[in-house]
Amino acid sequence: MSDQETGPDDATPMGDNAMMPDSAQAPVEGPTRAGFVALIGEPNAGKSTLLNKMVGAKVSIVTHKVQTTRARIRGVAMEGAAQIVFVDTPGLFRPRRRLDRAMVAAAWGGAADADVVVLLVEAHRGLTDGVTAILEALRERVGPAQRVALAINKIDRVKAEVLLALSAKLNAAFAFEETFMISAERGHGVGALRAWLGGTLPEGPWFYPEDQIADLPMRQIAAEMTREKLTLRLHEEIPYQLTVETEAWEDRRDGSTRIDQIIYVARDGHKGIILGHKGETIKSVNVAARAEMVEFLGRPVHLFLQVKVRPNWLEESERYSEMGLEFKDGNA
Ligand SMILES: Nc1nc2c(ncn2[C@@H]2O[C@H](COP(=O)(O)OP(=O)(O)OP(=O)(O)O)[C@@H](O)[C@H]2O)c(=O)[nH]1
Repeated sequence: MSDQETGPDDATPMGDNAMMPDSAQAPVEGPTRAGFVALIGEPNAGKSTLLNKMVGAKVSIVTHKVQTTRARIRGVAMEGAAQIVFVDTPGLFRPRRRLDRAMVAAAWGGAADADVVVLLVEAHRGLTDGVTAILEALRERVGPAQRVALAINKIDRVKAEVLLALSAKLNAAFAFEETFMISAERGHGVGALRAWLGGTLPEGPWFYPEDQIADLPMRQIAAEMTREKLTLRLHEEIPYQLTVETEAWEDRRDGSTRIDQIIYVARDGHKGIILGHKGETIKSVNVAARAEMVEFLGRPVHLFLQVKVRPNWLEESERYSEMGLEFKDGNA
């Protein structure tokens, strides 16, 4: 293997789950639906983990930039013909010895305007004081048009009997419309919750054009960032003869993201140019592209770049579909 690699020092091997979920799209059928969903729960309940599972690779550009009048958007998921917009509930229900009602009122924020509120409860912790306080606030604040569902998370940590008893207890304390048993981390039950959310949102036009949401998988955006940095540093003809692909993506538990990309070049000579003297060119591309990814994703990024020579990459259909282009035989 003569491929060169650059990256940070902590080049740990990738786990089995390093690949991102498939970015294939479900066909759109029936009336369009759209709405806001607030995930609430005590700290550590698994809100971020669940959000990442449901939104997957398709973090929209708009989610990064737009502040809505309602609440900050954390992510957008497409479920068939439904557009699910997840809103932030900053600082909601931090545990306090004595619940400060005014504080909760001020923090209710996104949840107040959400079409659906999903309460996450940790299976092994059950009906804690914190959850009791949240239920009390829900009783007082949920509007007549709002739907409230329960998601018992971390089911991998408890036995089935415990789950059933907890579900009964929570449903006795609040009239949840639906109850889901999930493991946000492992993905169990997440599809069912997402499908229910999609089906329960009000009918209406999407808030964001489809091409801003579904057609911009993060892998592609990240590849485009690296390609842009290469273009800025290379002689004019080379950028047209290279392509960048994101080969692997791993959102790590420590909150960082590892991104592996391959730069395909058509000629051996170009490889040396991209690497530069002692690898300086590719290192500076790495630094610049990574900085942009960090800003975009809002989390630390470990970027690994490899250069590979593929004389025929321009003719390879696979490369075209990776770029989101259609490849027509004899038309390359
Ligand atoms: N065993 C298990 N752990 C999980 C599951 N879902 C989330 N976790 C873990 O629970 C911890 C908290 O998850 P987060 O998604 O950060 O929780 P959060 O509700 O966003 O937390 P805050 O940001 O503090 O409000 C992390 O260590 C997760 O890995 C699950 O289904 N099973």
